[in-house]
Amino acid sequence: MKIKNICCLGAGYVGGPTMSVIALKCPEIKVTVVDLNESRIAAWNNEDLDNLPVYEPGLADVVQEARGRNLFFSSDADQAIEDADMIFIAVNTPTKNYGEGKGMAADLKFVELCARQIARVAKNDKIIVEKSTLPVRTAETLQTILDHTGNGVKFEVLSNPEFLAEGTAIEDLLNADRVLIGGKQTESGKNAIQSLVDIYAHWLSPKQILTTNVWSSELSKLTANAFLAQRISSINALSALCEATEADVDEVANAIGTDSRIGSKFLKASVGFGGSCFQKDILNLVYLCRYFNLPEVADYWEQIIVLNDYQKHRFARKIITSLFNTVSGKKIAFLGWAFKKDTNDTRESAAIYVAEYLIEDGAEIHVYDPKVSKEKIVEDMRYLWGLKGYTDQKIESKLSQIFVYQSHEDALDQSHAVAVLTEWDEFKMYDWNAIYANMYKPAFVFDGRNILDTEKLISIGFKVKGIGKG
Ligand SMILES: NC(=O)C1=CN([C@@H]2O[C@H](COP(=O)(O)OP(=O)(O)OC[C@H]3O[C@@H](n4cnc5c(N)ncnc54)[C@H](O)[C@@H]3O)[C@@H](O)[C@H]2O)C=CC1
Ligand SMILES: O=C(O)[C@H]1O[C@H](OP(=O)(O)OP(=O)(O)OC[C@H]2O[C@@H](n3ccc(=O)[nH]c3=O)[C@H](O)[C@@H]2O)[C@H](O)[C@@H](O)[C@@H]1O
Repeated sequence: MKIKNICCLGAGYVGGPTMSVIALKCPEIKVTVVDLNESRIAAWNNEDLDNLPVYEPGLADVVQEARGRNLFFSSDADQAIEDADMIFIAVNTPTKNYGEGKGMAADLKFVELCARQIARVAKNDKIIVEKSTLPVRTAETLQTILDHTGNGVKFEVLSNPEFLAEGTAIEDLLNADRVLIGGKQTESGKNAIQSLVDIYAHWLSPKQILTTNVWSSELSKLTANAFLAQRISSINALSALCEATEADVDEVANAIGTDSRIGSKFLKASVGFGGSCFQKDILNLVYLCRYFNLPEVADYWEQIIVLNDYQKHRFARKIITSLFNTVSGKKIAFLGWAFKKDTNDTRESAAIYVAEYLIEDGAEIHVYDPKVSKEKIVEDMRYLWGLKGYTDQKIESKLSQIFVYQSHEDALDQSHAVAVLTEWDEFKMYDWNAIYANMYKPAFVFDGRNILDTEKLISIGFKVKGIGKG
């Protein structure tokens, strides 16, 4: 089937950028992105391209070219579903925070709602594309709901997981290492796969487009994220050993990364990985392994999360012990709150957990992040403490220990220590002499990303502690 009209349910970090790029590259296809969240849709329609709901380098240019031409953001989901030949589901699939599988399984209620809405509205045959990250065999659930709730319409379900990373989404979409399309190995399944292949073939070469059966595609997404996160936890585990032995983790990473079998990417030791997906996808994988009665396999993958939690707490503990065993009443300046540079996304950011640990010990946290607002930081902490069951009063009292600034100078002024939580490039350019002059002495820098020039900082007078630096 030649696709003329696409609808995408979910205008978030994935739905927005992926559909913008499809619209850019396929001008003959009408692409409509819808969302339950009307203010998000309004923001995507914002005249001011600096205020799109997602910050990604290059995104504004893509939206500017395609929006209004063949790319539309709308709150009228029923109409967009009815008009579409192909519907992408790109809604959130967070870790379940209630009931069966709480804290481990993926919460598929948003995906299920999409399936029910599509089944209710559809009047002609449609291809449904899983773009959200889902547990293996979700396509079966979707097919069952669509076939039993719909009115005789035929649905073909494909899996097309997304591999973009935030901060480089547009580059990743335009020059994808690969796209993966899984479908049924029946004639209609193969036709549906071909329809989606034809879309990506507008800008990717045939060898960048992999096709598999549905289950391999679904499982490959969880596996890719598990392997990526595993590399970070592996190097972070060794960073602790480096600190005990005077080895330098960056030198070790470089030494092993030159082995072409190991490869050099994703070996940057850090305060711990964050982001909306690594943790939730690994927990989901662990849950699935337990569900299929594979406890040893589950335990193996779970260690990635155990180690990541250890790394975040280890960093916070190092701050406390270095500051003479207490940070009570001390001002700790945080450079960065986003989970990585070049994004305004803070989901599961290490900064949240480090802040919490230090606040427990009585610290004042003074934050500057170039792209994250005060409201977002407060919301992150409220959410965390809410999950812990803290009363509103207790949450308000803890929030009084957090301060957020529009400039790094204000955040750093009169602080006892600086902690680098995100690897924003601008942090390297600061006037560290001036910063030193305005801090309490001894002035500490805890570089959770190993991005600053340690020798220079030491020569200024700072006491510097990096990750995995003996
Ligand atoms: N953020 C990322 O970099 C990546 C995310 N993914 C996966 O993509 C999926 C989406 O992730 P994000 O875009 O980050 O989430 P998000 O939370 O930014 O966006 C999801 C959007 O879906 C909307 N939504 C929920 N239910 C809906 C419904 N029934 N109809 C219409 N809209 C609905 C929400 O209002 C929200 O705006 C997740 O499964 C995630 O694991 C995959 C690769 C990369
Ligand atoms: O499924 C997803 O959501 C996406 O998850 C990750 O992308 P993302 O989380 O956006 O960003 P990454 O670049 O992978 O970084 C994740 C975290 O690991 C940290 N990290 C990354 C690399 C590294 O060497 N060291 C390290 O600590 C980052 O700072 C960040 O906190 C994957 O890289 C994407 O392929 C995937 O599509």
